[in-house]
Amino acid sequence: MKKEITEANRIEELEIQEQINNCLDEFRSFCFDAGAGAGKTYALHKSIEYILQGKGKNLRNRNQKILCITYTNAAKEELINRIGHNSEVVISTIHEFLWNFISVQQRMLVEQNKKAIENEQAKIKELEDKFLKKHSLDKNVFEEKISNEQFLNVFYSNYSKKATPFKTPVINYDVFFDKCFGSVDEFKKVVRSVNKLDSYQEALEKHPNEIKVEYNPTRNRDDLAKYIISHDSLLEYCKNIIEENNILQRLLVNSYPYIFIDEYQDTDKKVIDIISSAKEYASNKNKKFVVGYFGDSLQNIYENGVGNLPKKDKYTLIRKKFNRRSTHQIISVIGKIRNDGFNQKSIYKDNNGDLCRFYLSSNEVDLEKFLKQHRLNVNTACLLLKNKDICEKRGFEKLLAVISETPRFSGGNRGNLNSEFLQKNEQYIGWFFREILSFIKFIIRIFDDNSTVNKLIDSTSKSTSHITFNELSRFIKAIRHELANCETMALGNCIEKVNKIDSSIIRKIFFIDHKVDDPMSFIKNSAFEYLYFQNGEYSEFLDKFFEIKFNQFKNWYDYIYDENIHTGISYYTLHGSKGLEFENVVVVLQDDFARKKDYCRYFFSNFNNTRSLNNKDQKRFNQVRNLLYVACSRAKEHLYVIYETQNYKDSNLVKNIKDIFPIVEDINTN
Ligand SMILES: Nc1ncnc2c1ncn2[C@@H]1O[C@H](COP(=O)(O)OP(=O)(O)OP(=O)(O)O)[C@@H](O)[C@H]1O
Repeated sequence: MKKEITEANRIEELEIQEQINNCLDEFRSFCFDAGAGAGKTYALHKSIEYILQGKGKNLRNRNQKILCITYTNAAKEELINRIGHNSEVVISTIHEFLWNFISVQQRMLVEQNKKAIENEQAKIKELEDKFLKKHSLDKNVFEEKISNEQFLNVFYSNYSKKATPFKTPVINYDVFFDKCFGSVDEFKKVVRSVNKLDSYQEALEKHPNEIKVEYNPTRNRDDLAKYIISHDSLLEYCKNIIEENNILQRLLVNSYPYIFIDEYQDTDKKVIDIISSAKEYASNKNKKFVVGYFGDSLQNIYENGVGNLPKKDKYTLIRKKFNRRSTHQIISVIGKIRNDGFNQKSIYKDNNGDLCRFYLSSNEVDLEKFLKQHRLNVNTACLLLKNKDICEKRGFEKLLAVISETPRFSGGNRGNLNSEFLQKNEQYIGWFFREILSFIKFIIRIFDDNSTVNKLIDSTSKSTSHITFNELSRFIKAIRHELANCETMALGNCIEKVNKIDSSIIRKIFFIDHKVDDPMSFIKNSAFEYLYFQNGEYSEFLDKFFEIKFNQFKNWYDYIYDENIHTGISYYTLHGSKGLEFENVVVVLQDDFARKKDYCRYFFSNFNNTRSLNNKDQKRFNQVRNLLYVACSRAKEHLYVIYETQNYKDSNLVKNIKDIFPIVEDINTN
């Protein structure tokens, strides 16, 4: 049934877009704040269309463009699909845009990188001095011992072991090291860092003609000595360079008089600073320039995002109270979770649905049974807190189990699982994992009869103009034959087979240059470097990784790229559901999450008590609230929340939950 919008709401919605259009006409920067499901993407799209209609010709004549920054590549593609390719519009993720903009400014980039190296040197020296003093060691003796090649072999081949099994072979190798152990982690850090000092010094002494800063979008960390930078440093360098440089501010303002930033709440503060410096320049010089931020501060779920827009009072604030996605009942529940008086309402007059249901259970709920009982079998998302549960449901639990044992994803680095392994924003996925994903993508395309030739050639080193029909068809046939059972083959085996058929593909996917004889060893060393943070040739673990079946990697690929998104039942983490929408949503909550034993309980227990929370506690409360808000607001028709907690009898807790959800059921069988 077609839902109906009242005339008053229709007019109000048009007026909101008109407020945005006025800002664009008058070059008044604005912040468009709207709740979940309000249609922010739609408004962004309309704003771009509006400028193109009225000012498109002017822009073309002046060689100017509209710049639109999206949070993910998926959001970028979505917007490009809606608007179509248009030479007056640049739609880009922030890193892609900034690198295009700044990469020609090599002199300033090199200067920034040198400063970063000097900072690192100073930090390492301080760390070393403290360590030497604490253990009464002589600097020269210590440095000579730890730079010895044999020592480094012992050090790295035992690196991932626990304290005692690590210490024993090191001390057996040279009893000198007996004096160095207070904390094993500290020792490891000092050895690793001090051994970098020489390469830092060499990098500083290089002739300027020999140096070029490169941005590697697949890496999550810098290699400062090689002048290779990753995401964070790109933002940092750009901020420093643009803030200090009027000419670049002018270039930005003159080239892009209209800048839109989508999902401002999860945008890095450095990006806002860069745009603000351009805005200030334009205002001082009376230049026509407008920036529009689109977002919702309560949907801030990533730590590096600003949350609230800094200096919001300097922008025209435009708000949209309507929700175009969900039923009245769901809007009421998500409004209570927000609890900030935002008061969102449905744009439709007749958008009634079922009441949202909340289930309390002391045990783990059998989700399959639950879905069957509620006849949830199409367009249904199950949102789970724990990575382990998601990986199990999506069929890549073995992959998770193996990588969880590596230094990159264990102990204090467990958080990397969310940012580098399960992150749907592919630019943040760990660099080695991105290479693996490219390999999986290549195999999937080879077996897909609907793949275009262009897509296939994309992964090979041959160019479309040189490859012959015969060559291409022989090549596809060979891979299809050799990898016919790839689903059950080990990843390492699949890579080796493709390498035998045509090693240029493997070299291209894994960035291996022609000087390397054995691509497979190179890939194994890359895995070691990535997962163990080390250069070396330790392979015991690597065998385990490369023995994992291809199918596990394919399931992981499907999860990252959201294949088959709306058919049947799909599983996501609560974080991963951002930006999506489904007819039915089942959210499963637990207390043991994010190194807390009361992760969700903290939110529900304090729901009516937030005034007494100090700043730190308020921040903790808000983190859970935002995540719950994002997850529950994905539902269009039906929302079910299951809370697995031992505290299901706590009357204050239950009372607070009842303040949010109209139906709260205890589904304990005992
Ligand atoms: N003006 C409009 N006309 C028709 N449908 C719309 C309009 N605006 C939004 N919608 C639809 O409403 C739903 C929500 O819109 P959208 O996803 O753009 O909201 P959002 O504000 O970006 O949501 P969220 O922040 O929760 O991800 C989508 O299904 C979208 O297609």
